[in-house]
Amino acid sequence: MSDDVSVKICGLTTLEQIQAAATAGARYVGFVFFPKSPRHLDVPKAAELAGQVPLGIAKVALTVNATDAELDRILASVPLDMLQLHGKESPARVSEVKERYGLPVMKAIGVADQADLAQIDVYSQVADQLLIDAKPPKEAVLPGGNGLSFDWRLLAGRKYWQCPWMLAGGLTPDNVAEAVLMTGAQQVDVSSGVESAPGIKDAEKIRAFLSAVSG
Ligand SMILES: O=C(O)c1ccccc1NCC(=O)[C@H](O)[C@H](O)COP(=O)(O)O
Repeated sequence: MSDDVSVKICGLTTLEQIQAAATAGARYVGFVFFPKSPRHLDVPKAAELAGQVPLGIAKVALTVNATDAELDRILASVPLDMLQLHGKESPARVSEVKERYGLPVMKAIGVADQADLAQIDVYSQVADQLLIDAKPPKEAVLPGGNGLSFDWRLLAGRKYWQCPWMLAGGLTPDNVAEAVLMTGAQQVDVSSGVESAPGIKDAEKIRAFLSAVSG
């Protein structure tokens, strides 16, 4: 597989995990601001970790239906390169956040079936990037990071949208190569698939994931 595929490791919570992701070649690291998540960071901890991310790796803040006040608080302390909106933010809210903070915005789109693909077209007109993820089950506590994948055949032959996109949802060191082949994704995102327990990233799994991506 091509080593041009960029990798985002989401939900990092320690310096050791950041170092493992950086050494393995991740291009993005994600910090989760969602208190119900086992990967949640408070603002001071996120600021401390973000300050130690090596140059050249994009620092992404993941929020869920965050208000301006919440985003203001995060951005006042945490040096960030991108905002990932992982809730039910409307296209207008995506534009508003882009304008207010002057940072690129990645909008997460949950996919379960063909009907969900229409959202990709809509949001690709306003977001800087899209994260095409598995739609969470109705009873799920988390809107993402559930280790569930969707039918990648839905994306086959749809390699290009109006903005860059990442494939996410249930990716692991064992299936990421097939997922990339099937979808043509040039960027992938992983959380649960490189963990030894919910919220605990595993350096060896991170290395295996990056190695599977680069072939
Ligand atoms: O990871 C979380 O805990 C989380 C919490 C709330 C909203 C979104 C969350 N994660 C979103 C991500 O970007 C994940 O990396 C993505 O959904 C893939 O997760 P996984 O299937 O576990 O690899």
